[in-house]
Formats: sequence, C-alpha cells, structure tokens
Amino acid sequence: MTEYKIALLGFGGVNRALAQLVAEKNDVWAQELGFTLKIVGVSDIFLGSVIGKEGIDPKALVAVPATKGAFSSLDNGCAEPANETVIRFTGADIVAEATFTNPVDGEPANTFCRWALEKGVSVVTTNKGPVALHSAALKKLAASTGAAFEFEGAVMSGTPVIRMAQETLAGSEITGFKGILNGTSNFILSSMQAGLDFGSALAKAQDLGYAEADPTADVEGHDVRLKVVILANELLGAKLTPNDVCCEGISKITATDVENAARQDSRWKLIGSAQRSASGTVTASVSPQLLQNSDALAGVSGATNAVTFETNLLGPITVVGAGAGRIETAYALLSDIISIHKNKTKRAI
Ligand SMILES: NC(=O)c1ccc[n+]([C@@H]2O[C@H](COP(=O)([O-])OP(=O)(O)OC[C@H]3O[C@@H](n4cnc5c(N)ncnc54)[C@H](O)[C@@H]3O)[C@@H](O)[C@H]2O)c1
Ligand SMILES: N[C@@H](CCO)C(=O)O
Repeated sequence: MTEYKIALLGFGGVNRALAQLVAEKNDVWAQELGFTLKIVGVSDIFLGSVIGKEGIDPKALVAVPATKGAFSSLDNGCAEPANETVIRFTGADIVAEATFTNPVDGEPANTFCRWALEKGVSVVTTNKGPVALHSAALKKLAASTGAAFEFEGAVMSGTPVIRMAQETLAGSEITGFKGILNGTSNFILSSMQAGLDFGSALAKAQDLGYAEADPTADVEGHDVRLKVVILANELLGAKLTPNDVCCEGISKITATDVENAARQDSRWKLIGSAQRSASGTVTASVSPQLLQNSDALAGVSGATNAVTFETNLLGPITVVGAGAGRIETAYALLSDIISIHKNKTKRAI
C-alpha cells in the first residue's frame, strides 16, 4: 500500500477540510484508490506550526480552535509558523498549498511552491495566484526535478474542469469558453433575487467559506479574472496576464437592477469568457451580463458555477458543479493527489 506524506501550508477552510477527509476516509482510500495520506507537518501564519514525521493525528488537527497560536497546544506544536521547515524538512512527498491568493504577484505562495518543487516535492494547490501568474515557470521547475505541480482547485473548486478539458476533450480543439466562475458573487446575486440585501448575502457567503480572505476579489471580479487567465493559458494556449483581461464585478448591481431584470425574464450573472480568433489571438473579459432566463447559465444559482467550452468537433460542452466550498475544494486537492498517484503508477509499469 502506498502512503503519501503530505505537508499542509495554510490551515484555513480548505486544508482543515482536507485533514477532515484524511481523518474520515483514509481507510476507504486505501481500498478504492490504493493509497493513504499521512500528514507530517502543518504551518499557518495565524495558528503556528506542528511537525510529526511519524504522522500527526488528523482528528487532533481538525479539533484545533481557530485562535492565534493554537497549534502550540499539540505535541511538537508551536505558536510560530515554520513554512520553510514544513515544506523542506518534514520528508513530505507532497505539499498541499492553500494559503491566501495574492492576485498581484502570487507571493508568498509562489515561493512556497518553488521551495517544494526545487526539492522534488510535488505541489497540489488551490491558490490562484501562483497558477495565474507563474504557472509556466512552476511547471518547468517541476519537470526539472521530477515533481508534479497540480492545481485543479484553482478553478471551480473540486468540479473537474482543467484536467477534464485537457484529458477528455483532447483533440476536440477548444476555441473559447464562457462561464460563471465565482461562487461568492453568484451566491450574492442569487440571494438578492430571493430578497436578501448585498451585505447580508456577502456575510453569509463568508460564513459558508466561499469568499476570499479579502472579498473585494470576489465582488469586483478579480477572482474571476485570475480564473479566466488560468483557463485561457492552460486550455487555449494563451499567455495572458490579469492586465490583459478587462474586468468589472458585481458591486454596482443594486436590488432595483435585480428586480428590473426579473421583470424582463432575465438575471444578472458575472461572466468570465475568452475566445481564440482564427489568427490565434486570445481576448478575454469579465463583466456582469443580463442573461435571459432561457440561457443555460441563467439557471445556475448559489455557489454553483458552470463553464461552457466551445469545441470544434463537439460544439458546446458545459460543466456545472460546485464553484467554492471547503470540502468541495479539499476534494480538488485529493483529485490532484489521485492524478499524481496514477501517473506514478503508470511510470512504474
Ligand atoms: N474556500 C474556497 O471555496 C476556495 C475554493 C477554491 C480556491 N480557494 C483558494 O484556496 C486557498 C485557501 O482558501 P481557504 O478558503 O482555505 O482560505 P482561508 O483564508 O480560510 O485560509 C487560508 C489560510 O492560510 C493562512 N496563511 C495566509 N498567509 C500565510 C502565510 N504567509 N504562511 C502560512 N499561512 C498563511 C491563513 O492564516 C489561513 O488560515 C485560497 O488561495 C483560496 O483562494 C478557496
Ligand atoms: N472565493 C472563490 C473561491 C473559489 O475560487 C469563489 O467564491 O469562487
């Protein structure tokens, strides 16, 4: 039985949910997936750090309160973060990076990924910063050390989008996409349709673990802009940066706008899209759009997201599923580890 030693960078909603899955599902994974996970280190700027090369009890981790320095209550725990030690010196095979998304330069998560990949330690991440801004360099580094760099959760949480398009739509030529790619803003718009005010809907989305640490990224469209860059670069062969994508969010949409839309049999949705022209140029944008209720994307509500890929051989292909959520995103990390395991098993044959 294969056992992967994993180190967790950041212990907020997503990595805490991954620890919960490890606590509950390791036995099932052993049978169904052919591997188990052992957590050997965790570091978080707020909670501190804990190292246990023989394995840290995931149930004890999940029970740690979200209070400053709380890891100091665990065996071998302390109130200070130890990011570099946890990444480089715990003997981890895989680092699960889930610290905050920095849309400007992707740091410090980009450095965390580099520390791991330089040592040949694979990285699975849900962090959009390093993927949108440094994916090419990180993939090159990973290839040079035989490590993997996987990031399914960067777009639509655990809903299979990136790998699905790369693997199962290979050869069908994707020429563009259009989608609802932010759980928080879609949750807010759906809640406003149901009569809730903007502020209360946002507070609820934060409570449910959908929103970014700074929710401005959700409501001003910056989060979708990163996702559009990721999808365009990964699937359309573009080399976009966030500055190439015009971006407007939902913060100016009022209750009156939502009511007026309903009277016109329509709904406001925050849409991210990109298109590759015949000459190969890729153009992309993020903006609120008024969709007729008959439009397939209009019916996608709450934190559910959807993306339609335009393909040459199959026409439009739409994927609908969770766009955010703690467990849903932790599943993305698991799906990345499954992919690493499958590739490793294939190489061994
Ligand atoms: N929650 C979701 O639905 C979701 C979905 C997809 C992607 N993501 C992305 O996954 C990542 C994690 O999301 P989350 O919901 O767990 O966020 P979170 O804010 O709950 O947790 C992030 C954790 O990282 C820690 N952290 C921040 N900076 C750090 C640093 N320099 N060193 C060590 N720890 C640091 C914070 O203390 C916090 O505990 C984010 O990048 C987010 O954009 C989240
Ligand atoms: N804050 C993001 C998390 C998923 O990337 C959202 O609401 O979609």
